[in-house]
Amino acid sequence: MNVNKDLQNERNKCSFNVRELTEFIDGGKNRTLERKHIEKLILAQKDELFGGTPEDYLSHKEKYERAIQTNVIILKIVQDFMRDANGGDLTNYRDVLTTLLNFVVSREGTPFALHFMMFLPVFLSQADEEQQMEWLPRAWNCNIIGSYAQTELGHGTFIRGLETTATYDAATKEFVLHSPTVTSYKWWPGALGHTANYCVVVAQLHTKGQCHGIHSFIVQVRDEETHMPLAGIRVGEIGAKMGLNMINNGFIGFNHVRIPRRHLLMKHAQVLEDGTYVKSRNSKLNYGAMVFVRVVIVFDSVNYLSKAVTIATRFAAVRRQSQLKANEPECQIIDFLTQQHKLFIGIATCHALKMTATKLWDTFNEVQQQLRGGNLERLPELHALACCLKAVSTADTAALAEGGRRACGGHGYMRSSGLPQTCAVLDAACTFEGDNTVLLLQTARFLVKVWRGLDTLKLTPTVAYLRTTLTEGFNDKWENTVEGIIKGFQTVSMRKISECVSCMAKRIMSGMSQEEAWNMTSVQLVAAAESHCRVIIISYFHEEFVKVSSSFSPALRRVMKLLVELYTLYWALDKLQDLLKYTSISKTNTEQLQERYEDTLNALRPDAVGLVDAFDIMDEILQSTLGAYDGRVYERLMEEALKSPLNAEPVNRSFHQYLKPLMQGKL
Ligand SMILES: CCCCCCCCCCCCCCCCCC(=O)SCCNC(=O)CCNC(=O)[C@H](O)C(C)(C)COP(=O)(O)OP(=O)(O)OC[C@H]1O[C@@H](n2cnc3c(N)ncnc32)[C@H](O)[C@@H]1OP(=O)(O)O
Ligand SMILES: Cc1cc2nc3c(=O)[nH]c(=O)nc-3n(C[C@H](O)[C@H](O)[C@H](O)COP(=O)(O)OP(=O)(O)OC[C@H]3O[C@@H](n4cnc5c(N)ncnc54)[C@H](O)[C@@H]3O)c2cc1C
Repeated sequence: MNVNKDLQNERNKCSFNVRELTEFIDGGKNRTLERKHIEKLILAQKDELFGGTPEDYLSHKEKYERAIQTNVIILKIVQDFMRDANGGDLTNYRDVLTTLLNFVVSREGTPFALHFMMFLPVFLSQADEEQQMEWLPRAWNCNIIGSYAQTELGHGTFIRGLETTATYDAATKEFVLHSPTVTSYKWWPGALGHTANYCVVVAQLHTKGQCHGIHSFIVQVRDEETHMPLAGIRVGEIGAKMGLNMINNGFIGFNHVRIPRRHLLMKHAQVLEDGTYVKSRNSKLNYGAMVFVRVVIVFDSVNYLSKAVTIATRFAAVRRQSQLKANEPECQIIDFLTQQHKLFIGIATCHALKMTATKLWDTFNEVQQQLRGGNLERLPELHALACCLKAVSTADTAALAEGGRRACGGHGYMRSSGLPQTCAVLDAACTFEGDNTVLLLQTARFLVKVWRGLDTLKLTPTVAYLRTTLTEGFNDKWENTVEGIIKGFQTVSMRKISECVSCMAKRIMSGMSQEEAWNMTSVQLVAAAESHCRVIIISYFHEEFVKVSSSFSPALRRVMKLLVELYTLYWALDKLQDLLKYTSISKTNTEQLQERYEDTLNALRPDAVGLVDAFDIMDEILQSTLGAYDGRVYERLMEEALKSPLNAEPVNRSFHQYLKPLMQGKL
């Protein structure tokens, strides 16, 4: 391979074994081999998958058709792996999902995303055994393709306000689905436009004249042979979006559509034949799939950020611009400290979030096991954790990917760089599966409850620090170590929660209702939830590093330790205002932190390309002129430009029709 000289030099001076890090990131040697095996199969179909007119020059309709064609190929390739791993519960299912998401070869998503990301998880978490046996095999094999229709034109966040109704008719043992208003039309469900033929619909359940709140129903949308919409159903696609144009988001409305009683997913709540409603042990169990998907999103946001930092870091090694010293050749832009500041935090964030997501995943599994035994004690903690980690991980990765895009100068604005599409996915993730502000407020709600019960409650592990930080002398003396900074963040979080509670109490004393006081305090509540989440991420990153690093070679241990330090220092400096307000940090401490941060950037500089190479994203998945492994940035930019349909002819017909008359004053 003809590799750019600067990029090759970077690889030559890398201080650690890149393959060792890749295997750690993948979760072991076998995982890496498995991934490579799938990649080989994908590459064997390279022409069909990646040939033809570039995605960007296709029409909306052609893009969709291409997405179906290529994703069917990918699905077939990954299917063997999926069959082995389909174990029948959510705990085994994450591997299937992350494998699939790793191989999304389109930069604008896949129309199968919702089938695997929501439709199947909802069945696993909400259908009873008999229903799972009936539906899951067909869904696994993609004999049916599903969507998840919760959001309506009028309501996304406030799901208790959904308007679609499902009214039980005991005479026929059926539910009647109806969309009473335009705002009750489902709007957004991925794959629903023209891909899915089945759909989980979330609707208000009515039986015996009473409404029992929202429940999930399986509904056939299109005929299995002709794919025509069924009677009473109005379905279509919602149109072009900022990005993710291939996930085929749709709308749907129901005109008194009848479905059998057993199409209500009955794991937690049931309607008996005579219409009697049997309540779930906890109504929030109906929201189980949302928790699962939020956990998956944390993992996937890391995937997308890994792509963005790989592109931006390789480009920064290839790109030469300006002089660091007079009379010297132009330097690689990666030598500018400001560039390192923009990029290296992205690399560190990938590792911090991946390790945190793995911990969150372990918590998810523990709680699922407890739920199966009827113990619901840790459900609120899991929900609070998943909410804040989804919110902070998507917000951080979106901001850092956008930072990486801008760090590529003008070339980062080219769609052929792959960066705008990556940023658009991460931007969407800040909204889907729960708007980030709303999710942080859910975490705040949990924290406030914990704070109010601090003296009596048995504290679950992720909030145990709230009590510790109150002990006398805790963090009285600031320490400029990673452990010291973590203690500082714990103090910040505890004080912010405490302030929120006092603030609300004061407002209630002055005559406000509980709800008004909550709303008036909500800016602070969001900030408190974010601070809590920073405690979780930084301490998990540090603890997990300490745990796993004994298995690393000394060279890898050194570079990973630098990443943990960089991550901690970056956030300490970013949140200096909080640390100065709530802890005993001094001006001298902050100056030392700044200096150490700059030294850490410098220490990581020689390994930056090795660190992104270790993500090991093959060029065909990365799809970037700026980020390809060989660093032939300029050649690739030119090659891609020449694929523009406008370049197929030297003179465009509009010249003769419009420009020439204008220029020659003949209009
Ligand atoms: C980054 C890359 C991403 C992937 C890319 C992949 C490749 C490309 C493909 C892209 C694919 C795109 C896929 C997109 C998928 C998106 C699908 C969706 O958006 S689907 C639509 C997603 N839509 C949304 O996410 C909607 C967001 N809205 C909501 O989740 C809810 O309405 C709510 C939580 C905000 C409020 O609910 P409400 O019923 O009004 O609740 P109240 O306020 O009255 O009470 C709160 C009480 O309930 C408790 N609790 C709540 N939830 C849970 C839970 N899950 N569990 C347990 N407990 C829970 C809570 O603790 C509290 O307890 P307490 O204090 O009372 O004891
Ligand atoms: C790409 C994409 C794919 C999607 N896929 C699906 C899908 O497959 N299936 C599906 O059902 N849905 C899907 N959605 C919908 C998504 O889940 C919703 O957009 C999301 O839950 C937010 O709801 P909303 O759009 O109604 O925003 P709103 O709830 O109207 O929010 C608008 C603003 O109001 C604020 N706000 C709302 N409530 C509160 C509150 N209580 N306190 C403070 N602020 C508040 C929010 O913070 C936000 O700033 C998708 C969305 C996108 C963008």
